[in-house]
Amino acid sequence: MRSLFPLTLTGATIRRKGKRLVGPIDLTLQDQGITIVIGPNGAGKTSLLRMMHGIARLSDGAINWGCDLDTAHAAQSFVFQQPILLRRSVRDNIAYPLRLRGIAKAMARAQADTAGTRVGLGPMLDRPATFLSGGERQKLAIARALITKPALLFLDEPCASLDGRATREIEEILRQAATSGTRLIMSTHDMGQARRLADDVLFLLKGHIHEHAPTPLFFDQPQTAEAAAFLNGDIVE
Ligand SMILES: Nc1ncnc2c1ncn2[C@@H]1O[C@H](COP(=O)(O)OP(=O)(O)OP(=O)(O)O)[C@@H](O)[C@H]1O
Repeated sequence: MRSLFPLTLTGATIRRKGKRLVGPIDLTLQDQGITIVIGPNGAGKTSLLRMMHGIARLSDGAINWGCDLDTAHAAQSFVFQQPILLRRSVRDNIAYPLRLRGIAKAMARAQADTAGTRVGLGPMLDRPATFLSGGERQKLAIARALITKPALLFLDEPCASLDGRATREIEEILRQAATSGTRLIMSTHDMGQARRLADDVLFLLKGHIHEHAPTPLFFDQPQTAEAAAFLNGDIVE
């Protein structure tokens, strides 16, 4: 299969009811590593991820992949900030994307058991998914997103409101996914997490990419006063 990458955004913009949510964005991403998207509330992080994933309609510009669009969409998954759980067991929630792809129930469940166990949900596979804690729900969502072995995984603040332990566990799962070859593009408000995980950082401000730099450079030598202020914890608008 041809690689999804480079992913190229050219003047990509979303507007709704006369308001510009994000863009115009000009950006090229290659096939390696973890890109972390940061920025103040309302900067356009979620909109950017949804736009790249193709679930938010473009108002202007273009998004191009290294392969055709259908192949690109089939090879990517998205983990939402509030995962949507089906009223089924943890196992059947994780198996769901495989069932959608026509995989037989027994085979899908067996793969779900492996995927669930890998993220630490082994003892909970038979439980109703709605019984899970916030951290466990996110692990379920990540296992479900990874079960199709996507080339690219988007995550929108997957650790928002989780405690330190759950966050660390999820970071480890994400690191392993990246090591196994899944490209990650993820938003976070947690600068510690951005430092720990990112290969490169996209700093969004008012719908624009204000800075895009390799992680050490971004944190040690931010190139703009706004990025420096944001890292300093100041209010940036
Ligand atoms: N469907 C919509 N219609 C109109 N405005 C929207 C819509 N979705 C988002 N917005 C607005 O677009 C802007 C960007 O929102 P977005 O959720 O992308 O930002 P964000 O950086 O992810 O914010 P946060 O950190 O608060 O999650 C915000 O001002 C938001 O209110």
